[in-house]
Amino acid sequence: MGRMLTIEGLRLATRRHGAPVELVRGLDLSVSAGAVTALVGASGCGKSLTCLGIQDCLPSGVTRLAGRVAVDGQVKAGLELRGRLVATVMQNPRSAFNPVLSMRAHALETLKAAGRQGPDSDKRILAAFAEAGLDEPARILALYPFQMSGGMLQRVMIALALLSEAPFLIADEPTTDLDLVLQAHVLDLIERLVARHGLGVLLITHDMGVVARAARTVAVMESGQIVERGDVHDIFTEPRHAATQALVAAHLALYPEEQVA
Ligand SMILES: Nc1ncnc2c1ncn2[C@@H]1O[C@H](COP(=O)(O)OP(=O)(O)OP(=O)(O)O)[C@@H](O)[C@H]1O
Repeated sequence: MGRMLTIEGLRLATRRHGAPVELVRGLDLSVSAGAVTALVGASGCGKSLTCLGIQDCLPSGVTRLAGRVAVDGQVKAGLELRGRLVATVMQNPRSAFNPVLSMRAHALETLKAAGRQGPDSDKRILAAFAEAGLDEPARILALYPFQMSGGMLQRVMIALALLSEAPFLIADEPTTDLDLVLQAHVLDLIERLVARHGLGVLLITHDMGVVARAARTVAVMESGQIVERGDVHDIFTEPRHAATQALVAAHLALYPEEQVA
């Protein structure tokens, strides 16, 4: 059986006006190797917090009340997961880079954090950058974040994920800030990496077009809970929960030609 990332009973909360408010309310989810699992839902339903909660790097003011994250059945702490078992690609790549570090320095840090630094580091960095579709990787390694476009930075994030050799990738709205052509490139790239390296991807999005294009299974979230899950085809053809029906209807209203038979 392939590798599996499992999240069980994740509960995240904050305090408002002195009273506790649960933002993620007992979420169970699994991500299989070699496939893309989409976590979808309207803005504010808790997708990003779930992604941060899995890795135990929550923003201040939000705490984890309960929940376990396991890889292949073994419970893991955030520190063991981050960068070693789970790599991340985020919506706004610019905010993920240190403005005073070159791409090479970022890549070396990634290797160090993953415990994979060695005499062949530079060779591996060049290979990962090339695989992420960055032309002239040797030139790009010398660049700083401000010298690069959002699309290039997104590819570097994916290259860094590859370098870490983490078996799982959490991609939080990886295409939202990109134009349509770059969106397609990034989704193509993720699909290739899933096929070639057997990555297990948790793709967080509110865009059902991205879901239809990239995901095998889908979990639909509303108000901090998963309200429906299923195969991507079933989600589009027979959505059962009102939240799923609303997401599918909104998508088909925009793209009626994508009506699934
Ligand atoms: N640091 C924080 N402190 C308190 N509440 C927060 C914090 N971050 C997020 N929230 C609240 O948690 C809820 C879920 O937020 P989250 O960012 O996970 O939503 P989302 O589904 O990812 O939305 P979007 O698609 O807009 O990114 C929202 O009600 C949000 O206001």
